[in-house]
Amino acid sequence: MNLTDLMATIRGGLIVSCQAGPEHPLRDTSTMRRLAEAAVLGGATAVRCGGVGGIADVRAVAAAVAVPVIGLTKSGTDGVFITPTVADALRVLAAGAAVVATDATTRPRPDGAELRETIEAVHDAGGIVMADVSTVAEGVAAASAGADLVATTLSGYTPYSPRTAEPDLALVRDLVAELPAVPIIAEGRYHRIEQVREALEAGAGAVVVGTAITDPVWITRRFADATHRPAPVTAEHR
Ligand SMILES: CC(=O)N[C@H](C=O)[C@@H](O)[C@H](O)[C@H](O)COP(=O)(O)O
Repeated sequence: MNLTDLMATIRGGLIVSCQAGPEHPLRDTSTMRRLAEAAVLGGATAVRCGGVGGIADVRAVAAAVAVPVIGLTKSGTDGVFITPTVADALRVLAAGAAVVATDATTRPRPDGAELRETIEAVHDAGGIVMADVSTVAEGVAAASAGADLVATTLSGYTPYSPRTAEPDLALVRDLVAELPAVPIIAEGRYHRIEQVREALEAGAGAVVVGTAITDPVWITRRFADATHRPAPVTAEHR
């Protein structure tokens, strides 16, 4: 699939991220595959998957859904952890993803490769690159390194980007202004329908929603916290 065909499929639509952290009760490849199938029935134009479930999740989801798959691996939680190496990126592609999501911050990558080399390796293997960034400068650098899509995924998840409860709509707006020719994907803490609309109005090419759709622990906690018996405080599961 090329970028033009991908954008014809996803532009203006919803992408659902189907991932669960290592301790999550839903952490299981066939469960992620079923979540992805459910998301597609509900209107997801693409699915983002893999994460700690890695290649097995990408392979299972890609075999099950007819929409494009954005695949990633996750290695730890520090530094560059989303599809951090060229080898990871190529494995994600080989598992059936049309798009490889990778950390596109300027931090050192564990295999010593430059972002540009990672992007070129994916392109040479026929894949599309979604650059996960946390700042405008990172988005601009990723686009000039050849990234096909730039996503706001890492805003709030690098030490230098403040984490707010709300999604970073300002980053969407700024990236759209700086990179008019590059599809900007809004991702990270989109919890409400109005926020999805706002991102599209701000010029996002598509919006990724994960937790608010696919994490019943988070969804339940939200309801429980509105009662007289709020949920106990626990670590994040995603
Ligand atoms: C920072 C990081 O590791 N983000 C990950 C990227 O794939 C996922 O854990 C998120 O769930 C995904 O970005 C969707 O965001 P949200 O679940 O907030 O809708």
